[in-house]
Amino acid sequence: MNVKVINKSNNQLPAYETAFSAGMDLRAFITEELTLKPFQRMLIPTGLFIELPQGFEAQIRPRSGLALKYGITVLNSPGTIDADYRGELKILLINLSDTDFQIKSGDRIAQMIIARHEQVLWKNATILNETNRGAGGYGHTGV
Ligand SMILES: O=c1ccn([C@H]2C[C@H](O)[C@@H](COP(=O)(O)OP(=O)(O)OP(=O)(O)O)O2)c(=O)[nH]1
Ligand SMILES: [Mg+2]
Repeated sequence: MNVKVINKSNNQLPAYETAFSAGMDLRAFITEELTLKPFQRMLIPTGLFIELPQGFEAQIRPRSGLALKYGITVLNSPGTIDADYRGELKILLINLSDTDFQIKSGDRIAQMIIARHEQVLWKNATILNETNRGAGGYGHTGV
């Protein structure tokens, strides 16, 4: 599937790093190096603008390596990029470690998954189909 993109950064376009990757790594586009202090959150620009077809969304998810090694994650994970959004893609990072984390322009700080989604029409009802689970949840089957 083709997706229109405007790349105002000097980074390469997001790419699938392996043959069957679901996610494309997203790179920071910043003018000077940033420091994310412990528990600090920051909206990091990418310099990318995209036009998704109707019925698709992009999800911004953390990279597990950064989470494991440095406690860096996406605060609103998975971030949602709507198909009608025309602004710059930005990544809301948070540092959940007890040490500073440096970000340089071009660093791969998150990943993006393009996925299909539905839009529904509500159908008002007074009863719902019965199931074995019923209202059970929150570990009601045990842990
Ligand atoms: O991690 C993110 C999340 C969102 N966005 C952009 C694209 C998305 O389409 C728009 C709105 O995001 P969202 O719906 O999550 O935010 P909101 O707080 O509901 O804002 P709005 O009222 O603008 O929808 O912001 C990003 O660039 N990065
Ligand atoms: Mg919204």
